[in-house]
Amino acid sequence: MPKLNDRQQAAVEHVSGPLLVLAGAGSGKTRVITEKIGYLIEHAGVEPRHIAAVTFTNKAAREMRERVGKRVRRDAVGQMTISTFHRLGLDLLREEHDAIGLRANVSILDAEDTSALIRDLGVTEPDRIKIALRWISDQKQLLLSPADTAAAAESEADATLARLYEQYEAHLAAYNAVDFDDLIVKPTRLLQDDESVRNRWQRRIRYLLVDEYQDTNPVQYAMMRALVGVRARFTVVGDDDQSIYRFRGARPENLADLKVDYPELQVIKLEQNYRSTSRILRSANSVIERNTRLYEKTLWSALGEGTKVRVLNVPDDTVEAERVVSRMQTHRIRSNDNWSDYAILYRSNHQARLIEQALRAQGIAYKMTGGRSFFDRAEVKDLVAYLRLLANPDDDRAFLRIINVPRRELGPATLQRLGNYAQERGCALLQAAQEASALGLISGRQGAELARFCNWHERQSRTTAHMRPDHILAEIIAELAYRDWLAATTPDKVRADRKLKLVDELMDWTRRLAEDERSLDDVVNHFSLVDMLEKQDDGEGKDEVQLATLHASKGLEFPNVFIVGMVDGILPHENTEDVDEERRLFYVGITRAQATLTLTVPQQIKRGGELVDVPPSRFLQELPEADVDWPDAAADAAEQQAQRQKQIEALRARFGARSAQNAESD
Ligand SMILES: Nc1ncnc2c1ncn2[C@@H]1O[C@H](COP(=O)(O)OP(=O)(O)OP(=O)(O)O)[C@@H](O)[C@H]1O
Ligand SMILES: [Mg+2]
Repeated sequence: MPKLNDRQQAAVEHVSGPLLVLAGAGSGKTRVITEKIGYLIEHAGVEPRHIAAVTFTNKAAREMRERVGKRVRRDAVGQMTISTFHRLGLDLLREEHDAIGLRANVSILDAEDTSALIRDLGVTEPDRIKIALRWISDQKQLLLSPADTAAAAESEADATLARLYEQYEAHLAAYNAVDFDDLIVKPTRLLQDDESVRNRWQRRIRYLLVDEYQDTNPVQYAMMRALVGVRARFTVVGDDDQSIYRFRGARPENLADLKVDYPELQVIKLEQNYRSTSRILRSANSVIERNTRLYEKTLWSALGEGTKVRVLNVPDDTVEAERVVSRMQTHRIRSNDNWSDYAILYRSNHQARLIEQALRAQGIAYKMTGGRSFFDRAEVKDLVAYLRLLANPDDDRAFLRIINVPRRELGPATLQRLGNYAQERGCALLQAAQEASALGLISGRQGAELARFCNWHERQSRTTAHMRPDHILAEIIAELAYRDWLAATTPDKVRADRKLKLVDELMDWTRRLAEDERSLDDVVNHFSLVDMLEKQDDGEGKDEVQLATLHASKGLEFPNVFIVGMVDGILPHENTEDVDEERRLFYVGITRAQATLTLTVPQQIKRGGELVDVPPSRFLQELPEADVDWPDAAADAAEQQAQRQKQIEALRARFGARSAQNAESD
């Protein structure tokens, strides 16, 4: 690793009071954090178990752990906390569950679970469910309880929402469950209200480091303040120009506010960029300069001019995907780069589909971050729900999810009776089922099925404590004959195979966690947390092209970057009221690139099955004229012609091969 520059070194060595490292992309902020962790242990006498580093995604946390692992002694990494805010909140919540009023084995409900809960509470229309959940989340972010909101209600509508919030909370408590907001909100409230808990945690976390500070929201900040206390030994690093989570309550102004709360705050600015060539950097600077900014920053690079930023015109988004893939193939052969040296970035998830298709057609391996979640897949959810119900028998959401998977013919009437019974007895659905089947309250085939389910749970629960989570999962899959069931209920062979592959992947993943000696509870929580910010994230270290949303690309770097869909309506997004935030998003995208950057501009895109004209992104004009290779109509036409020729040949080859095969079998 090359040496730190003087300012980075100063940031590393400043350990006595609060420190903000405020600097643009690629200036080594994250590196300062990893180096500083090493410094704290080796030179400042801070024990690893007293150090906590918070990053934005699980992926980033994992990378940081890896980097720190190379820097400090082996056992140290295991002792310190390197995690996301949510993970840190979960640790707090699990250790302090008594004080919070929860039992051990807390379940985490995801977006689908909480929507289902709101539906059960009588709000049926999807849009209204969304509004209600949004509203509840907002209240939580403001640290307001149901009682607070009821007291503050000014209209009948507010009062109704406040009542819904109250019922929602009551149900969560009954399930011994929390939602994602609670992972931060509950620990924060506890830290604020309970002095002894606060003291305990302040003694434990003696030095706190936060990466991507510009995207912390007010509750996360409140949690951080409570943790660092008056000693305020912390380092936060961030870049106001990369604040892209306003919709989650993050504000670039957070950085400025820090000085108000901590007047003794030291601020260190970094200006040298170690990531990108000068042309890429000038492009980034020239775009972000159009924003009204809190801090002017001018980044410079010593990595040379580099190649020009390439802007490509393409007729439509299908051709765009093919063109990006074929350019990548050609470039890779010429440059000898790996697939993992390429990233394709886009504004919205749905844009990934065409790119995936184009990559698959060429047999190129890729991984996706921030896409449709592995954990959103029904098969994965079902199996995880089985694990959840074993970890927490009160998890009614998990019970309802799996009671008819595979089909057990338990109809709505039976489930309703169970629900009523559970409510009367004040117990969880599983317990209600156990009692009802023991008492013979539900007769016939349904009764027998229910009894079988309860027996299974009882038997399995008895052994789970001594079993590895992956073995538990393997037993569940075998016991349910889940693979056969999937195959039997999915007539389409390709889809069935895909589902079976998901099951294998889940199995692999669970095995990897089990090898790290994670308990069942850990595994279940890990899955819930992984799901939240980044989505599918395995395949680490494989040679795969990275596909990611611009949001999910934050903090990462790649030699070659493509940003697709450079049209008005996509980037900036059509629903935005905040063009500055979209521009920051573009800035984040540009600054991921180390050596080459290609922007593609489709003239038409497919919307609802029809090709519609779209104007080029207004951000393109903000790029510096001299650093950009603008589209060349003649070259584009030639390239398109060549590509068409290639496709025809591929078809011919395949067709030819098939007819040869047919001839053989004849
Ligand atoms: N002093 C240095 N000398 C050489 N390379 C460095 C130095 N500091 C950081 N780097 C390298 O520069 C690249 C960018 O660093 P890093 O990811 O820490 O930047 P960052 O400021 O966190 O960027 P971002 O704002 O995108 O998160 C990394 O590859 C890192 O290893
Ligand atoms: Mg960083």
